[in-house]
Amino acid sequence: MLVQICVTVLTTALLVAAACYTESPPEQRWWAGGNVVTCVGLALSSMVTLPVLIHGVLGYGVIALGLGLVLRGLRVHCSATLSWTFIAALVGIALLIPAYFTLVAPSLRARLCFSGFYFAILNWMCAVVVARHGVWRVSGISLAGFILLGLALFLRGVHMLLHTDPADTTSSLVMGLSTLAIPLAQICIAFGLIQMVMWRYAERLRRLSTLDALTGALNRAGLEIQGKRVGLRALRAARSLAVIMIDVDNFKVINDTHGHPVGDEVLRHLARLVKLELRPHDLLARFGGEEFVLVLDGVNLAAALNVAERLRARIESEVVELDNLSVRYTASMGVVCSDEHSYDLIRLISAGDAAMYDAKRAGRNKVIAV
Ligand SMILES: Nc1nc2c(ncn2[C@@H]2O[C@H](COP(=O)(O)OP(=O)(O)OP(=O)(O)O)[C@@H](O)[C@H]2O)c(=O)[nH]1
Repeated sequence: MLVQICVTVLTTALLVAAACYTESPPEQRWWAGGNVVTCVGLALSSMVTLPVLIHGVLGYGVIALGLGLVLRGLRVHCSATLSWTFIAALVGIALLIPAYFTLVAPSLRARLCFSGFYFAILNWMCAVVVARHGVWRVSGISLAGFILLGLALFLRGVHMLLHTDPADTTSSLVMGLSTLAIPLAQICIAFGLIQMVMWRYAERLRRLSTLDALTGALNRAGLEIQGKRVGLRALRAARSLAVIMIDVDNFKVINDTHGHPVGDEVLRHLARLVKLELRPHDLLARFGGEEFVLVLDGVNLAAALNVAERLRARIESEVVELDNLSVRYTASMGVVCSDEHSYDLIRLISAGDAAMYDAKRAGRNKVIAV
């Protein structure tokens, strides 16, 4: 029990420190708060010299509240929530059943069995939420921790059920193993939760550094990273790789006539239209001010020309509305394919760029393939 309390205090301190860190995400605060409360509950239930209503009833209620808060933090992490009614119900069960076995039908064995099974279930509920998070290499450690903790508590419950005198149980193998497993699981959970938050931050950073903030398309860095992957995949599978360069016509005039916010809306509008054409493996990147690159995997020149022509016509027919203002715009496009050039994305882009400038010279609002 002493080892358990020490580990709980240590992991709690870790989480509290992490949660107090400025701008820590809300889930981290719920986990920290939940662990502090669980720790208080554990301390209360181990103080057997206090009245039984405190260590045998209130202690369990406080532990359930702590686990409820941890569960809420996990749900928040997965962009969901957990109502206070549900948490109150968890606490209510943890108070009522031990109270029954204390006041109505006193039985230490029944109370210990209940605590083992009930807290096992609460930990497995946490495991289910973590499992739904989906990214196993990130959430695997905390998932294993919750499952192990639930298993240790469950076995304790089974053990209590099979032994008539709870006082005999301390020397048994099950109790010894679970005493070892519980702090181990708590360490796994604490580190696993921190890893989940770090991963979330890393994902956010990756998105910020590879996406264009205005249009949500990839930026140059994103195109470089993902373009290489798409190019290699197409080359290995001997599929054609097509590139369409798209440039808004007379964009400077739009900016000068209606202002930059309208110009920005035109760019967002164009990105939205092009995204409708994308399949899961295709890429859209903002290459420069008003220039976009569309990379199509498994598409030959004729099919890419069709896509570009469809896009050009759609852009020409659309109206961008902003602040009671209606703006029309057109775009010029250059289309190239690996069948005529190479799989090297830089070469494809530069050939596509040349074709796009040919389209500009040919009068704009045109598609030219080379
Ligand atoms: N609103 C807005 N304008 C931008 C952005 N990035 C670049 N621009 C503007 O885009 C304009 C590009 O003008 P040009 O390169 O002359 O091209 P254009 O007017 O489209 O002419 P053509 O390409 O020959 O049809 C410049 O005025 C830039 O200031 C942006 O993010 N938002």
